[in-house]
Amino acid sequence: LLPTSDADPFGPEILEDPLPFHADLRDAGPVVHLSRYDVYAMGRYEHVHAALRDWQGFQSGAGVGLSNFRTEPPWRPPSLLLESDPPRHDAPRRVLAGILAPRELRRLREGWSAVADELVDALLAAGDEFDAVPALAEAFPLRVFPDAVGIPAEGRENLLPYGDFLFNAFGPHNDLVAAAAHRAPELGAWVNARCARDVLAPDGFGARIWAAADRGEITAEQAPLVVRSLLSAGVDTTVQALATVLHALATHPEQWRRLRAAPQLARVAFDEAIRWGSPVQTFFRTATTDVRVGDTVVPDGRKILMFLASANHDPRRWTDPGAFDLSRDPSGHLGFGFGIHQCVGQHVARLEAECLLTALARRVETIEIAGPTRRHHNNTMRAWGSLPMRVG
Ligand code: HEM
Ligand SMILES: O=C(O)c1ccc(C2CC2)cc1
Repeated sequence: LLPTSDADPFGPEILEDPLPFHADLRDAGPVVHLSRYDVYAMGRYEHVHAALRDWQGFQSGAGVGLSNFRTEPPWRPPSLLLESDPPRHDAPRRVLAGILAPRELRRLREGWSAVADELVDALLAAGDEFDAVPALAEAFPLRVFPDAVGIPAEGRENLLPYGDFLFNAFGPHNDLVAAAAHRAPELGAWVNARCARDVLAPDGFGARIWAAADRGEITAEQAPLVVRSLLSAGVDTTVQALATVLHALATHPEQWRRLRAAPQLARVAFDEAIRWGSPVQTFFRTATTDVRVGDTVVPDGRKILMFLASANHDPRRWTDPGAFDLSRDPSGHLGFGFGIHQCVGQHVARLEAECLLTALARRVETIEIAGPTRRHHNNTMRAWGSLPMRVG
């Protein structure tokens, strides 16, 4: 018998604290029918991992949000990576994986470290209390990533609202979407205009995508959409992942002391924070045939909601999943997804985190929460609105 739930995973209660719902979802079985949206939900590591791996049975090409592109027009032209299946997915993925490979990012490390050092020094010079969301989690990615892509300086304040709308739009058309829908056309036009060849700086990720089109690796029509993927996925995600790791370190002093003693733990701290906090909480897939999950058959064409955050706390896979613990090996976490769509920008995110956390670990002895924290609700992202912080 298929367990069913009328819970609203996109409602304010669960967005504020999803952990109890995740535990109920895992306990109810491999698949639960969410009657409110008539979709199938999976919360256990084994089944989320298997579905992400099985891109033939669980496709992305009908959209990775609640909206089914087979029956509804997408609000923007579908992504050639996120919202595409092989073979259409293959060449754009190969091009972006090459441009964002770790060896290609080595040239950025020195400059990004210098920016992180300057940012932390300037912050400390201004005092020992600040809101870590605007002052660090937002400031650092916005200082380094748009330049790395090569977009012009003006209008970059559109990037966060665009990302916030995009991640809300993967969910139902609830209040969160309605509140920002009026800005979507203008934000979308702004982002699209930054994907054109002639506005991109000659040595950035964007120009390298266009150079791949010149080499015939992708077409000139595909190039701007691949640049759009960077501007869509590359900002809000790292902002909220950095906020998540800063909050984790500020609330776990023994882990902070471990990082200070060994700054090379910065990368483990980041991945453990992504497992623990899962900034990207959920994504959908669409069944391409009647697919079997556990004892349930999910019919062709139906949407499956995969709770990455729940899988990252599944006690069947993780020891003491609720603990933020730098001695754990977090590899295998699903916070970057898994399989052919696994985050192609993960090395960019890790380099940003390594630069910022190392700068902080070298300059401050203690960090702690200095006031009431506030969540920022989003249909897909687990986000912080405010993290008052004191450093010593
Ligand atoms: C910590 C920050 C980040 C997190 C948590 C994150 C998370 C994810 C997840 C969960 C997916 C899989 C989506 C799916 O399976 O449907 C994904 C895919 C993707 N990410 Fe990231 N991401 C992050 C940073 C970035 C950055 C910095 C970039 C660009 C530089 C980026 C670009 C992409 C792209 C283009 C895809 C689609 C890949 C494909 O479908 O082949 N992401 N990301
Ligand atoms: O290709 C895109 O436009 C895209 C948008 C959002 C993401 C989320 C998962 C980080 C990934 C890709």
